[in-house]
Amino acid sequence: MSERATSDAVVCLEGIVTRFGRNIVHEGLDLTIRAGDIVALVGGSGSGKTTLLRHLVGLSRPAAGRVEVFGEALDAGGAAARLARQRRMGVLFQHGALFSAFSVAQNIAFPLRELGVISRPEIDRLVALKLAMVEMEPAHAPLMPAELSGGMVKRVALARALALEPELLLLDEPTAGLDPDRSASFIRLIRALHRELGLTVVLVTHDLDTLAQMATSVAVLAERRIVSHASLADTLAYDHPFVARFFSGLQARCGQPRGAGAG
Ligand SMILES: Nc1ncnc2c1ncn2[C@@H]1O[C@H](COP(=O)(O)OP(=O)(O)OP(=O)(O)O)[C@@H](O)[C@H]1O
Repeated sequence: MSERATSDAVVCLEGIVTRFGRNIVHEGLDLTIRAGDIVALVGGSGSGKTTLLRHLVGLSRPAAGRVEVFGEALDAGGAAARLARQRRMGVLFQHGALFSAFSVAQNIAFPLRELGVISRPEIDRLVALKLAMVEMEPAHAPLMPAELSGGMVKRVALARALALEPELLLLDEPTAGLDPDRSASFIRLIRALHRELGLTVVLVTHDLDTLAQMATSVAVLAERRIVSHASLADTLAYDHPFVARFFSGLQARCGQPRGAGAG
């Protein structure tokens, strides 16, 4: 499925090519994400989902193609313009969640301190606000990451990703490693934040429950490109070997017939 940029596109990827040596990961990949969407990006292991998120935040660059966020090329303008764009995005990567030598409060304060313009009392106030936003107690603020449970680490990392009030939130396997209860409460939290803050979310997940409960659309990365970007119902009906494998559990639960093309 090929998509065209529209005025409300928060992300627009066109003709992305990514290579690591001889390994061609993306080849002519297109994807448009509109404001307020929660897009689940799914694909096989090593298909290039994390790399795509890294392209979006400017941590890596494709060999060819155009990466546009908020209607501008990612590398447009000078350093100040690039930084301003980056600050409109929050990212929660699967690994490397928190700085281990920093307390919870210091981790959340980090992006605020980096701005260099916010006073200490204001930073303290914002840290308390973000902690409450992710449903953690003020008493957690002085704890070190090693003292936290897996679910709490994710919450603090989310609070840090939300510190600068981003419009675009990128989540790489946010519920991986959480038990079902913690996973369900994390999903509720993201959905509430999405409702309250009007965020656009790109979510990489292998977890069908997370996907079914959160995503407004599903983008399927296979054969080095996005082969389908559609609602979950249309994705389930899309006749593709990866889709059949990945969604077999859901199809069985929903009794969904396959065969009609979605992309
Ligand atoms: N810095 C790098 N140097 C060399 N190869 C890389 C680098 N980063 C990623 N790759 C390769 O690019 C491919 C895509 O990796 P990526 O981590 O984006 O996949 P993924 O879809 O997120 O995988 P998973 O679902 O297993 O996390 C893999 O073959 C990986 O080995």
